[in-house]
Amino acid sequence: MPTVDKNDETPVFSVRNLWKVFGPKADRVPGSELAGLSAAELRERTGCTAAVRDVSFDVRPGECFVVMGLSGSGKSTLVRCLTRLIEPTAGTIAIDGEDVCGMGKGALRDLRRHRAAMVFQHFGLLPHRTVLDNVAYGLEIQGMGKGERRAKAAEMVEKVGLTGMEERRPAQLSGGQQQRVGLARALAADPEVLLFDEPFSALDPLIRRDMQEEVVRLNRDEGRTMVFITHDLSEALRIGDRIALMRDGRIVQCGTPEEIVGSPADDYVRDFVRDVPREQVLTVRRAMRPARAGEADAGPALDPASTVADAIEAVARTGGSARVVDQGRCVGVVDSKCLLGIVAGLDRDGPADGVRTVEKAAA
Ligand SMILES: Nc1ncnc2c1ncn2[C@@H]1O[C@H](COP(=O)(O)OP(=O)(O)OP(=O)(O)O)[C@@H](O)[C@H]1O
Repeated sequence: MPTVDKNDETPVFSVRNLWKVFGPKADRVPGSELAGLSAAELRERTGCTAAVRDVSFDVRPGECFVVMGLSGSGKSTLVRCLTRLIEPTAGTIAIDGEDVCGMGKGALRDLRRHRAAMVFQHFGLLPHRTVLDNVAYGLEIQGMGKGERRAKAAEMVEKVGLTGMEERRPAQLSGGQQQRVGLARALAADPEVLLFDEPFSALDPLIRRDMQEEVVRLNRDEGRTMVFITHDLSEALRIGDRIALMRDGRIVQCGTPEEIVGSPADDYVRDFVRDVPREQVLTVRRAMRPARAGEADAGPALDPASTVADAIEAVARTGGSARVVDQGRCVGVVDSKCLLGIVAGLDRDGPADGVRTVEKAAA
């Protein structure tokens, strides 16, 4: 089994040229002239569906990596291939540098139980067991003793905010609470990476927001690596450090929320993000212009990661410009003109150009 030294730079997952083709003689598709056919042509000529087509990406330690796309774009198939719940047709997958496709049964079981735990939309709870026993279930399978697993389960129940409900059965819980039990169960195994398959799509909007915050907290406070499937753009933008946007089995763009919204790779992505409130996603780094004489020392200071919305508030309060300060140094300035330009989308050629465009438009 090929391995490389684990260091901070080793991706948790490293995926290269991954294909999953469903249908007869699926393995003749990757690498052949059939690979270039559209989804409809491929289906017509071979009866096959290419759910994942030549996909490559890395998931870095500690990041929340979101896989987003419309229904049928290949999200679930892709994420299930990571632990071979679905067998890939071609390509390579490594976890911490270790080849997943070459793993035998024992190593795969260990991968799914200890290293990459999945949280499903339909919770998968056992109806006759209490909350505590549901959470302890995975530990029971692992062979942990009763006292130890109940203590560990109680700790996880507290972590997801269900203290006091340990003895309830799933039917006595709301959908959001059931999803918390599913999350606690996945966390109890202390996996290196959590894989979420549209976990919150059945929840009502307020509870959904709570759960998203829970995920962000787990990711930021505990540094837990996550791969999160969603078809909801606002969810992706809220929780993702990076987003891979899928269409017809391919990743059409992979980048930070700011890159996806600010620099869409093609018309499809542009259309996808058209209604996003840009000021809430784009940062002042994108909006700023060079400081002119006297500006570097005057006005309120903003962190480069501040959103344009934050900057608008600061600039509106003072009526002048605000400084963007990185490690004590003024790296640029924002004023009402460049902030308006960003909101209006005049920056589309990139940050520096964007300012020129704003000035050109104003001239
Ligand atoms: N077992 C299968 N056999 C044949 N085709 C399949 C199978 N599983 C998935 N597909 C097809 O592969 C494509 C991708 O499906 P997948 O479930 O990965 O999409 P998705 O983006 O997760 O969709 P959704 O958001 O609706 O869950 C679809 O065209 C689907 O019909």
